Amino acid sequence: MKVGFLGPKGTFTEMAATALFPKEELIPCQTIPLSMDKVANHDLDLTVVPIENTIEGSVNITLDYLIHKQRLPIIAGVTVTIAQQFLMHPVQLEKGNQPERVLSHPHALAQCHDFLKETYPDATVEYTNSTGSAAAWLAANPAEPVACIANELAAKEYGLTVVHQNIQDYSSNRTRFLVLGRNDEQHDVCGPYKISDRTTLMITLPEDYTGALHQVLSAFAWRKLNLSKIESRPTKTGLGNYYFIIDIDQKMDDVLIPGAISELEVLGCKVELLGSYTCYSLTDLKEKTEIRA
Ligand SMILES: O=C(O)C(=O)C[C@]1(C(=O)O)C=C[C@@H](O)C=C1
Repeated sequence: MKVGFLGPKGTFTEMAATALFPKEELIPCQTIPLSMDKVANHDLDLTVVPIENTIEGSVNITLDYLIHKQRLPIIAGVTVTIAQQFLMHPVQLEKGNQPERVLSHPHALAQCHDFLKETYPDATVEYTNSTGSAAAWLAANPAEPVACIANELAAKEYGLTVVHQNIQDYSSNRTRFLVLGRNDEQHDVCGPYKISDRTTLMITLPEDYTGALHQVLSAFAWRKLNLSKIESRPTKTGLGNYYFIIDIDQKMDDVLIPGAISELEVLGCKVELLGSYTCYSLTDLKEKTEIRA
C-alpha cells in the first residue's frame, strides 16, 4: 500500500505516517493538496495530513482543500507531540556564526514565536513548505548563516546540530493528523494507542434563520451526543456565509447520529458525513522527555 505524507523526509507528518503505517511504502509529497490529489488519482492509496494544532488551531489548507476540492473520506486520526528544535549546520557552528535567517513551516515558526523574539530578535523568518524542507535547505547550503526549526528526525536525516531543544512556547504542543482515503475502499489502520472514536459532519445552515446554530447544537445536546470540536469556515460564496465542521465523540450508530441528522435536515440544514473513524495517540510515548522545562 502507498501512503503519502507532507515531505521531504523528516517532517512531523512523516512521524505520524510511520506510527500508523510502519510496514507500508511511505511517499513524500511536496504539498498537502498534492498528496490529496494523488489519492483521488489512485497514485496513492492513503495520505496523512495535519488538521489541528494546540497552539495554532486548524490547518486551514487541509480543511479547505478537503471541503472544496478533494472530498476524501476520513479513515483515522492520530495525535502527535510536537517538539520543535532549533537546528544549524555544523559548518556554521564551527565558524561561530549567528543565524541571520530562520526557516520553517509557518505553523512551526508560530509555535516558537516567543523563543525567536527573545533569543534571535534580529533574525528574519522565512516560510517553507514543511519543517523537513527547511532542514533539507540547510543541508544543501552549508555556507549560509541560516538556522531552521524542525524535529530531531530531521536533524539526524540532514546531519544538522540541535542548538536549542524543545523551543515551542507551550509544552502542551500537539498536532492532530487525519488519514484520508477513497470512498470505495476499506483500510486497516493499526495505531499505537487508541484514544477515542469520532464522527465528523459538515453542516451548512439555511440562510437567514434566527437561532439556527442553537437548534443545530440542541439536536446533539438532547441526545447526549458529546461534541469535541465545532469549527466554522467560510463557504467562499460571500461574506458572512459559513459552514460548520462538527466532531462527535463516537462512531456512527443506527439511532442517535442518524436521528440528529434527520432533525437538522428538517430544519433546512445540509448535512454531509466526512468520516466515522478511530483516533490514536502517539503523545503518551514520549510525553515526559519532550516537554520543555
Ligand atoms: O512541516 C511539518 O513537519 C509538518 O508536518 C506540517 C506541520 C503543520 O502543518 O502544522 C505539522 C505539525 C507541526 O504543527 C508543524 C508543521
